[in-house]
Amino acid sequence: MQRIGVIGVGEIGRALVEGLCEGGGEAPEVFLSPRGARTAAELAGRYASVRVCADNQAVVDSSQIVLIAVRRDQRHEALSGLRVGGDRIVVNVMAGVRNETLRATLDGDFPVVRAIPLPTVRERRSVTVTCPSHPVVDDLFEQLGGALPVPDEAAFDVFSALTGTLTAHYSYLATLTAWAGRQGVPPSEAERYVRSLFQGVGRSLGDEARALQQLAADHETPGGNNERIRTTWFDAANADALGKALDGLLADLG
Ligand SMILES: NC(=O)C1=CN([C@@H]2O[C@H](COP(=O)(O)OP(=O)(O)OC[C@H]3O[C@@H](n4cnc5c(N)ncnc54)[C@H](OP(=O)(O)O)[C@@H]3O)[C@@H](O)[C@H]2O)C=CC1
Repeated sequence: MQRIGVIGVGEIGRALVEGLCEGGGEAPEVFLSPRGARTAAELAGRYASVRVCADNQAVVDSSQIVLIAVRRDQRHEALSGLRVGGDRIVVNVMAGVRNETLRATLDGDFPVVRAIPLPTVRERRSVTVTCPSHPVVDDLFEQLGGALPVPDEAAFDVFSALTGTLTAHYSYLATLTAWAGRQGVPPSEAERYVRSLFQGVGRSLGDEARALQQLAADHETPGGNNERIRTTWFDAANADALGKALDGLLADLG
């Protein structure tokens, strides 16, 4: 049975535990840090294989894989002075913290793997980028929807930048809904319709046999409405502005 520790039982820590414990197979043993006490107690109450440790050192001592899921600015308080044996694997899910930076905060010589789990690990539907590849860690994320190992942190940063585009997507949908509202459509109807349209997009994306450009072409009639909006609004200048925003983000991540 796997033994997995989680230091930082907040939003993403909880999603990871839920995904691991509800997979259908044998649930791993999970050791939680005491902070985030309410969530930790709730998870320990819900799953027989989850327990809350007395302190963060006890999490490390009990686990083969230790997931570090505190916020970046909480890491010194959470981690300074913790001793980590060479037979442990540390998984760094903190945004903006390089593996070497994390290693310097902890005491020991052990493998560190950086990862970007998304909240959909809860349903085992997140493809998680990892760096560097480690068979044990990649296998863990395979259980949660898939692992996508990348060779270095420069490549990792590119994927991190992509995760920064999610809320713009929701805002785009909200903007469409607001526009329909200004045309006199009741907001609830506009929102219902926009959600339905884009849930269809989500389902199409599951069809990995078709490339993204092909999906776009398949949804577009030559000279039709979709082509008109794509070429008049999402034109070269707009695509370039998006590329520049991502360039800026990537430069700041590096
Ligand atoms: N949310 C997301 O979708 C994703 C988040 N991440 C990364 O994961 C990390 C956590 O994010 P998120 O879950 O959103 O943040 P939260 O604030 O929800 O969770 C942080 C948790 O860390 C706990 N904590 C604080 N100090 C300590 C300590 N000294 N020892 C142990 N635990 C401590 C907090 O406990 P308390 O409540 O008691 O303060 C809280 O439960 C961040 O670094 C973020 O970049 C990565 C991928 C996705």
